[in-house]
Amino acid sequence: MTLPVHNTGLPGVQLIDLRVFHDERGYFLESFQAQRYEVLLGLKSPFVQDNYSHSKRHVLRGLHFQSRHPQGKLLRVAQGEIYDVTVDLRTASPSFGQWQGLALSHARPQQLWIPPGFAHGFVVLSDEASVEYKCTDYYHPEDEACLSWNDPDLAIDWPVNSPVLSAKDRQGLTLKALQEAGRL
Ligand SMILES: Cc1cn([C@H]2C[C@H](O)[C@@H](COP(=O)(O)OP(=O)(O)O[C@H]3O[C@H](C)C(=O)[C@H](O)[C@H]3O)O2)c(=O)[nH]c1=O
Repeated sequence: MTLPVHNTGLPGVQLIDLRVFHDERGYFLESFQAQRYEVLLGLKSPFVQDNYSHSKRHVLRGLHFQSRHPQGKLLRVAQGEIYDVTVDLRTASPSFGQWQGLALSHARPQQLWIPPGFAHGFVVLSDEASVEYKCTDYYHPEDEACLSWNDPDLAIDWPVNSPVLSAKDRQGLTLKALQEAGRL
């Protein structure tokens, strides 16, 4: 059984509609199935790590990426609603330096496929939000970098003006600074 897949505003970033089985108890869905996703995403045994984060309203996590070990991410909002942002950092891409934001909610069972080569982050719009995502490479903290959420050149139109940020995310670098530092 295949699933409806939709292109988004950035090449390669895709939304996948999940099949939900509702009954009087609630609902069930398959959040991953290796053979199906191998066909959907054209990737052979792609995922090596599962992540899960829980955040309060207006928490903003990001924008993160790994330079030498870029991670593809298959993301689902298990609880709540987020505004999810991806930035194309693939230097050969025609959409390099472009960003897009998508409202994702557990009420619309979808997954977002983010290929390797993007910075990723989200801000929480509900009281709380739980986000789970599969990664195509391992976490390499020494290789991780933070693109500033409020880079004036990107001018990302976040729906939250004063987000709650980690110390690391308050010190994110602009795209220009990351390029000058050879991180892209
Ligand atoms: C990402 C990661 C973190 N950690 C540890 C390191 C810290 O002690 C703690 C919190 O890490 P961090 O503040 O980087 O967590 P997030 O801000 O949610 O980071 C994520 O934010 C955006 C949304 C992403 O897309 C990335 O996957 C990821 O960078 O978990 C691990 O042990 N393994 C990991 O893979």
